[in-house]
Amino acid sequence: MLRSCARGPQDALRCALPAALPAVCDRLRECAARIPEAREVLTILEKCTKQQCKGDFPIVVFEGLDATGKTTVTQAVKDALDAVLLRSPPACISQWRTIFDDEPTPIRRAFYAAGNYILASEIAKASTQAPVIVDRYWHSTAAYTIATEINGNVQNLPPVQDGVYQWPEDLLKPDLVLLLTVSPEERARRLEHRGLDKTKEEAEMEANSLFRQRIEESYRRMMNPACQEVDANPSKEEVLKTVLQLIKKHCAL
Ligand SMILES: Nc1ncnc2c1ncn2[C@@H]1O[C@H](COP(=O)(O)OP(=O)(O)OP(=O)(O)O)[C@@H](O)[C@H]1O
Ligand SMILES: Nc1ccn([C@@H]2O[C@H](COP(=O)(O)O)[C@@H](O)[C@H]2O)c(=O)n1
Repeated sequence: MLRSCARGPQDALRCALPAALPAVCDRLRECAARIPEAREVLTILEKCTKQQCKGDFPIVVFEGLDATGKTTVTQAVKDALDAVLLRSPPACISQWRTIFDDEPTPIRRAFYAAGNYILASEIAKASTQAPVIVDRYWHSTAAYTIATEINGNVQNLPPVQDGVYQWPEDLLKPDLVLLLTVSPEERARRLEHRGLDKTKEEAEMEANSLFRQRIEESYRRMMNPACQEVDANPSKEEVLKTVLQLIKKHCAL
């Protein structure tokens, strides 16, 4: 049985976003009797969260709304730097994603948060061998949770510097987080061109530009590490050039 912890929207948000590994595990334990896959996720978490020390190679995360070009640019950066490319949620739990996507927000977000901790151990290991490129990590979990739990325009978001924008203290930190942004018109063109089924959130974004604005603004407020914004409207080649320059500037390579 999921314990209720929400009174107002800010409480609901804090309840929906587990801020550290013990809170993620508690949330999964609470629903494990009803959702056997939660127990599977816990088992994987227990095995992999012991060693989270990173290696000497840089860790670069790419964030952004759907169709901003993360898949395209992360693949190109991987090839250019001979890096390891990882994404969240990690492959070992992604087969259960549709189950958790249909659950209430606190359980759904516990799944994605757990994915970030599992991914952290993969990142730590990989960063001893090569640069690591990551397609979505904690900032996505936080930004989408905040934007879902808070309604209306961006003024309703928790204030800048609020604790919800903080990186969890027990989660491996990347060296650089790049936030890809494109204009709503360009993103609509790319979504149409790609022609895949829309996620529930994507359908909501199409209907509600405020939701999209809340996600982007939440990304912009994330701290420690903050996101560095990249204008991803130009061609694939130009975006790759900008991104490689930023990585060279901020990371030892
Ligand atoms: N710089 C660019 N200029 C024009 N088209 C682009 C550019 N980057 C990516 N695209 C195209 O836009 C579409 C979406 O790109 P991509 O799949 O890389 O985005 P994404 O951020 O990974 O999306 P998602 O989060 O939904 O997986 C693809 O068809 C891709 O070829
Ligand atoms: N670390 C993450 C990763 C993803 N999410 C949720 O998944 C949706 C996007 O996934 P894509 O496969 O389309 O990139 C996103 O809308 C988030 O709800 C997450 O919460 N945390």
